[in-house]
Amino acid sequence: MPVKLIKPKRFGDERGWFVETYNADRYPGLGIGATFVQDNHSMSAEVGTLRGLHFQAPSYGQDKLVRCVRGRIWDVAVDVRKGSPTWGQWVGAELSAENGWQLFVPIGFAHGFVTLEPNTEVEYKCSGLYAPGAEGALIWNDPTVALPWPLSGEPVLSAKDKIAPTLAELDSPFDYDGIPLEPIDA
Ligand SMILES: Cc1cn([C@H]2C[C@H](O)[C@@H](COP(=O)(O)OP(=O)(O)O[C@H]3O[C@@H](C)C(=O)[C@@H](O)[C@H]3O)O2)c(=O)[nH]c1=O
Repeated sequence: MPVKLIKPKRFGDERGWFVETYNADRYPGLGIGATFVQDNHSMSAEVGTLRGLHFQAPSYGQDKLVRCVRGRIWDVAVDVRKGSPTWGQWVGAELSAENGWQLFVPIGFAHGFVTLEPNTEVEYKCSGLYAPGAEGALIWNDPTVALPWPLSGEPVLSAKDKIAPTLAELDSPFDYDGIPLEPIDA
């Protein structure tokens, strides 16, 4: 499945608004045919907290449907499929509680985000269960990928994210599946 940016329709009225954040009938029509089995929610206290770039290896791969429910993030999916013509290329978008946008990050991509506001909360659906033994990572500041992180200093990182391998060092567990990388709006 391709990377997708989804801009769900909000129905506003005098009380506020309503939005469907996932619909098993409609989302497959947007190219998101994943069956989600786990929902995650994280809060990052400081601006500039960077989580990523993460993936789980097959057969524990995870498609992720990501949204920001408080504050603002820059969210990114990096193509780490071996043999991909777009290996090391990426799709990024600003997701916020205000815009309600979602990024669909398919299996074969490393995922990460940086927070742009304090106390930012992110929720995402995953098509695979957490499998700590299958976790893999790519270093956030890989020189080949050269992500334009919107940071005004050093990021706040977990100990594990500080020592992730570079793209050149990464023994990617994913093979190219023929699906092009396109920053497509659903
Ligand atoms: C990811 C995960 C973590 N944990 C636990 C392990 C650890 O004690 C604590 C924090 O884990 P981490 O440091 O891995 O959390 P974090 O750095 O937020 O990891 C997440 O980053 C984003 C970018 C992703 O794409 C996710 O798939 C996941 O890798 O939560 C679970 O119990 N279940 C889970 O699914």
